Amino acid sequence: MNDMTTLPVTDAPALEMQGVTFIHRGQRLLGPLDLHLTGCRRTLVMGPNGAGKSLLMRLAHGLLPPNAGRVHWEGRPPRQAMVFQRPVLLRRSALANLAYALAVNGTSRRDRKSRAREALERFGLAALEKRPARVLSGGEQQRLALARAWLLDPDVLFLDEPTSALDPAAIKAVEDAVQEFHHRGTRIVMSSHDLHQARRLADDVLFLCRGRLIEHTPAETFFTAPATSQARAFIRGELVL
Ligand SMILES: Nc1ncnc2c1ncn2[C@@H]1O[C@H](COP(=O)(O)OP(=O)(O)OP(=O)(O)O)[C@@H](O)[C@H]1O
Repeated sequence: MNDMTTLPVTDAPALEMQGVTFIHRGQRLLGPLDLHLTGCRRTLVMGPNGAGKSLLMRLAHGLLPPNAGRVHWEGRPPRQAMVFQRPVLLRRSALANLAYALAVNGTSRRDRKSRAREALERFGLAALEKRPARVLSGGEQQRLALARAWLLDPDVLFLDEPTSALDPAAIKAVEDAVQEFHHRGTRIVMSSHDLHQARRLADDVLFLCRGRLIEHTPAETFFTAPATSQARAFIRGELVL
């Protein structure tokens, strides 16, 4: 677990969710949910399958509109990026994927390739710059997605189960990248099923069950003294319905 006193100083905008509810075909899948995230923390979103972790992050990131309630960023609008379990990459080379993201972001044509190459280097992908992104291995694709997010210098990075399909070495590469983002001052909001990973990374934990946010506590409290029977069962590795 991480020392809360060593968090980087940041002016990243705080996220406020009030009464956020997502309904599909008459069924309430998430909420109503209130949440306030401040500071440059690593927040791990945990809970059983179907609890609403992805929905929560997609709503917070603005990919889905809520049916009720509001998602509000205090202060200036944040720069945001999101990394998914299966990276969404263009049918182009690794380098071209990054250059395209920079073009969309308004980077001048002159600077795109050099900046893209720096990011490939940082994420250990320099030798693969010409390779079509879609034939890269799962771990390489995830690093490419992280390199693309890195170029956007986000205030907030959402990661939706980014390591669930990866082997231990690739998981470590993703976790190292998460720490680098954090040290640069990016707020992390990441879902994971992996309790060991959460213990390694989390400053605080959001625990969801059946579309409800039932705990939001510092990681230490979550792992040593969870408040709910569902979280206690989840930590013990029991089936939580
Ligand atoms: N865009 C959508 N439209 C309709 N239903 C959705 C949508 N996204 C998710 N759901 C449903 O909402 C519920 C919560 O899904 P979600 O993907 O958020 O769960 P999760 O906690 O991330 O689960 P897992 O750990 O299995 O990935 C599920 O029943 C899912 O089928």
